[in-house]
Amino acid sequence: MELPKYDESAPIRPTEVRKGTGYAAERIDFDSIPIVDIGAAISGDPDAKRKAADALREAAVNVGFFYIKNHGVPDAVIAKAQEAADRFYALPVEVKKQYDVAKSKRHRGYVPVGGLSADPTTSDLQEGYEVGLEVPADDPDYLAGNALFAPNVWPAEMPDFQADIYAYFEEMMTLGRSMYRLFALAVGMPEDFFDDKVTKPCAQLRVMYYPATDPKDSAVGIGAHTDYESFTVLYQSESGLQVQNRAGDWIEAPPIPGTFIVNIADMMMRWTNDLFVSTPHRVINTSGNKRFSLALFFAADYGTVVECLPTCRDENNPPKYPPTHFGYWIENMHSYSYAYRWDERGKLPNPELTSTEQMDSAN
Ligand SMILES: O=C(O)CCC(=O)C(=O)O
Ligand SMILES: [Fe+2]
Repeated sequence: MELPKYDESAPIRPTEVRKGTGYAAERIDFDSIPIVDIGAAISGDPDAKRKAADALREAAVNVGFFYIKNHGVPDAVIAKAQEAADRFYALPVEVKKQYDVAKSKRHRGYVPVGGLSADPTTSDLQEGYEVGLEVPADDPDYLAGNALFAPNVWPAEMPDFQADIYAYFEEMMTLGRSMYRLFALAVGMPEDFFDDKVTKPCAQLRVMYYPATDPKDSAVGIGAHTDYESFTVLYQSESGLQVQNRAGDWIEAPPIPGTFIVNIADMMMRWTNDLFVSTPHRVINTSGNKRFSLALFFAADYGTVVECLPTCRDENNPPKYPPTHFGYWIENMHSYSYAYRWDERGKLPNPELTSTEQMDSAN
């Protein structure tokens, strides 16, 4: 398959990823990546919550990513979402392109091969479908032109796609709210610290398809990047995910039945002042099979100001980052990664800057 060329003149996206050389990744024992049991914690047992929060903290600090088990999302919901993805991606590309994000310029719908360059130096050999919180046609953020809030775009050819994918989205939102509570406990904040920051989150589900390729080709499914939100919960049908651990080594993170994999993203890194680091990762589909993944990027409300938590700073460890706005951060990163927004690179107004600073940074 011919891949589109990346526009070399465009500025590179702001998050640095330590790349190393080649696409080799170490295959380590399963138990080197922690598996955190969150079952009793999400059903409300306080001791279990503390234990899970401690395990989460240890994994996030020492490894940078972890699996979760007993997450409460029924296997049937996951299977139906994967089957829906399989049917959708089998449609002819002209049909899929009717739902292209580039048409609405809102972050909803189909992203063809070439529509995403997570690492600007590579083109990603994958297709995606973007789904968010369902909002009505008179939603004020939608009417105001906000790219992250719009009624979802659903393929008319496949009525089941909407039901099966949105059922997964809703299950994951429930899980995400529980995970936020564990993250709050893990960093010594009150358990409900994030509750009022996820009332209308700009969370995003990306349903992905990677075609089967010859494993020897090492085709880049998604280039090295970090995620922009708070944390990501990922289901993958096949191996291929490689994650960079805190030591800087690329590690294979294969699917383990009954689990999701969780990685820390940019906003959690800022909240925690690098106690948890946004985990670089990439996909090389070496499975020899077509590969599906469902990534739920847990965000917070659009206007949430993200600044160093009081439990993550002291006189010897001052805040490393200025405050930033959640929605701005995501949109700015999208403008570096998604072809349909490339013309906005570096031009989106940063709410943290005064109008004079905005003008200076645009010049
Ligand atoms: O497909 C995967 O396993 C990961 C995808 C990913 O990292 C992303 O979409 O941000
Ligand atoms: Fe990612």
